[in-house]
Amino acid sequence: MSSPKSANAFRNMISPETRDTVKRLFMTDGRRHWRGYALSFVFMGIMAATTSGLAYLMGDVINRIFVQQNSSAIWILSAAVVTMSVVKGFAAYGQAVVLSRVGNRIVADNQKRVLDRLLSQDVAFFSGNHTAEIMLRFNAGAQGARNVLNLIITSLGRDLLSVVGLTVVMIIQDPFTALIGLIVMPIAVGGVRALIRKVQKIFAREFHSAVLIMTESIDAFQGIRTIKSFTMEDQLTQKIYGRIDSLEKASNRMVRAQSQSGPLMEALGGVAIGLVIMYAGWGVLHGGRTPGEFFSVITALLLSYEPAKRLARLNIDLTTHLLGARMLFDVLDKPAVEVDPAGTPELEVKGGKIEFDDVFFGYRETEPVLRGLSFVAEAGKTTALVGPSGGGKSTVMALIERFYEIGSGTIAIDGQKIDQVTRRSLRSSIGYVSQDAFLFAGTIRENILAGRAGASEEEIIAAAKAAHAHDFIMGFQGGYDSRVGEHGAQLSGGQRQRIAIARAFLKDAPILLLDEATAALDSESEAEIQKALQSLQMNRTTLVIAHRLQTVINADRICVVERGRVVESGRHDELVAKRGRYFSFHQLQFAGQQERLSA
Ligand SMILES: Nc1ncnc2c1ncn2[C@@H]1O[C@H](COP(=O)(O)OP(=O)(O)OP(=O)(O)O)[C@@H](O)[C@H]1O
Repeated sequence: MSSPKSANAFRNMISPETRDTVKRLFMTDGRRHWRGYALSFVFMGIMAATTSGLAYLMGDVINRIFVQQNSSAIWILSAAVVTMSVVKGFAAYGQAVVLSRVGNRIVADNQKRVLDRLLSQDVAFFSGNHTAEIMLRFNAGAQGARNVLNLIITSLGRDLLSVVGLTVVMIIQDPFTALIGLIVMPIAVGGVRALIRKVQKIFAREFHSAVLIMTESIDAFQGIRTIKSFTMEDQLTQKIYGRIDSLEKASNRMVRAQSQSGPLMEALGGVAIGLVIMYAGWGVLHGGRTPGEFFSVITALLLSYEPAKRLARLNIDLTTHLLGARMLFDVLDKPAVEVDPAGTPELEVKGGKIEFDDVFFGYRETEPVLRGLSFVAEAGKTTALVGPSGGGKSTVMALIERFYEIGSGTIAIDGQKIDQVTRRSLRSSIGYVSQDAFLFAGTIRENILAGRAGASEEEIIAAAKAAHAHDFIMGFQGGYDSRVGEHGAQLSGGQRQRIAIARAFLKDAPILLLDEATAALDSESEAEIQKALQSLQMNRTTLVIAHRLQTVINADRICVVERGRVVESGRHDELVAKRGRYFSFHQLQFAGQQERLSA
C-alpha cells in the first residue's frame, strides 16, 4: 500500500498547472463525451483481460503440454489462445474506432468554439495578432484537447489495466516476482520526471520558431510582387532559412530530450527481467517450482514492459499536448468583446443622419488620432472627407462601423448613439467600399452575394451592371463563376473595386461609406463609376473619402479633416471662396494638374 508520503511524492510529479488543465479538460470535453470514453474503457478492459489471460495460459501450455505431455490440452489450449486473440483483436478495433470518433468530435467542437470566440473579438484583436499565429493556435488548441484526453484515457484504460492484469497474473504465479516489477516501476517514473521541464522549454521554443516561419512566409507570399520587384528573395530566404534551421535544431533537441527516457527504461526493464529469470529459474531448478509458472511470469513481465514504458513516459508525451490545450483555453477564456447586452435595441434608420460630436479616439492610448472631431452628415446627402494623409479620415469610417470604441464624445445615427444599438443592426445599415476592395477567394458571384445572401441571379446581375462590372465579368470564360484568386489577385485593381461596388449596390443599405472607392480606376472607368456611384448615392446618406478633389466637387458638404479635427466645412464653392485650407489643397492639386497637362 502506498503511504501518504509516497502519494504526495507522486502528486508532486504533476505540476499544478498540468493538474488544472487536465481537470478542466475532463470536466468539459471529457464530461461531454463520457459515454464514448466509458465504452472505449470497456474495450480496453477486454484488451487488458485477454492480454493477461494469454500470459496466464502460457503456464498451462508449458506445464500441461510439455511437462505432463497431455495431448488433449493441445486442442483446448490452442482454441483458448485463438479465441482470446480474436476477442482482443475486436476489442482493439472497437477501442480505436470509438476513441477516434470521440477525438474527432472534440477537435470539431473545439474548432467551432474557437471560431465563435475569435469572431466575437474586435478588429483591434485581428490587427494586433498575425493571422498565422491565430491559425496555429486555432489548430494546435483543438488537437491538444483531443490528444491529452485520448492519451490519458488510453494510458489509464489500456496500459494501466494491462499492467494491473499482468501484475495479478504474476502475483498468482509467484508473488515475489511481482514485487520486483513493482519496485522497478516507480524508479522509471521518477527518472522521467527530470526530463519534463526540459521538454516543456524546448517545445515552447519550437512552437515560437514555427510561428515565425509561418508569419514571415505568409507575409512574403502575400507581398510577392514587392519581394520580387525589390529583388528581396536572398534577404528573405536568409532570414527564413535561419528560422528553419533553428526549428530543426529545436526539433532535434526535443527528440533527444524525449528519447532520453529510452535507455533508462531499457536498462530498468532488462534489470527487472534479469532478476526474475535469476529468481524464478533458481526456483524451478532448486525450489520445486514448475516451468509453467516460470514461463507465465516471464511472459507477463515481457507483455507488461511496453505498457509500463508508455505509462512512465506519459508525463513527457502529455507535455506537448498540454501546451496545445492551454492555447485552446487561452482563446476560450478571452472575453467576447463584441457582445451586445441583452435587450439592446436595433438601430432604426429613418434618414441616416450621421453626427460626430467632440469625438476623441486613438488606436493606442498615448497617440490620439481624433482630437475632438465633430461634423454632421445630413440624411440623404453626400458628405466628403478630404485632407492630408494620416489626418484620420479612414478612422472616421471605421468608427461609424464601430470597429473600435471611442474614448469620449458621441457618434449617433438619426439621434441614436451607435454604442447603444446592436452591432448587427448598425452594420447591416451600412454599405462600405474600402480602399483595398477586399475580395474573398471564391467566385465573382460569391463575392457579390456577400452583399446580401440569398439575392436572386437577376439582382446580382443588376448590381453588377450598376457598378459597370457586368461587361468585363461576361468577358471571362467562366462569367460570374470565374474565380477571383486569393484576395482577388487574378483581377485588376479596377475590376476588384467594381465588384466591391456591386456588392454595395446589392446590399442596398441606407448609409454608404466610400473610402477612396475609385482610387484604382483609370479616368474612363472612373467617369463611368462616378455615374454609377451617383445613382447609388441617391437617397442615401453617403460619406466619401477622396484624395482627388475633382471627385468631391459636387458633394453637398465637404469636411476638411486635419490632425483629427474638422478644420473647415462647406460646399466646394464656399470653401474656395473662403481661401482657407481647402483652397490651398485645391490650388496644390490644380497646379499639379496644370503641370501634367503642359508636360
Ligand atoms: N489599425 C491601426 N492601428 C494603429 N494605428 C492606426 C491604425 N490605422 C490607422 N492608424 C493611424 O491613425 C492615423 C490616421 O489614419 P487614417 O487611416 O484614419 O488616416 P487617413 O486620413 O484616412 O489617411 P489616408 O488619406 O492616407 O488614407 C495614422 O497616423 C495612422 O498611422
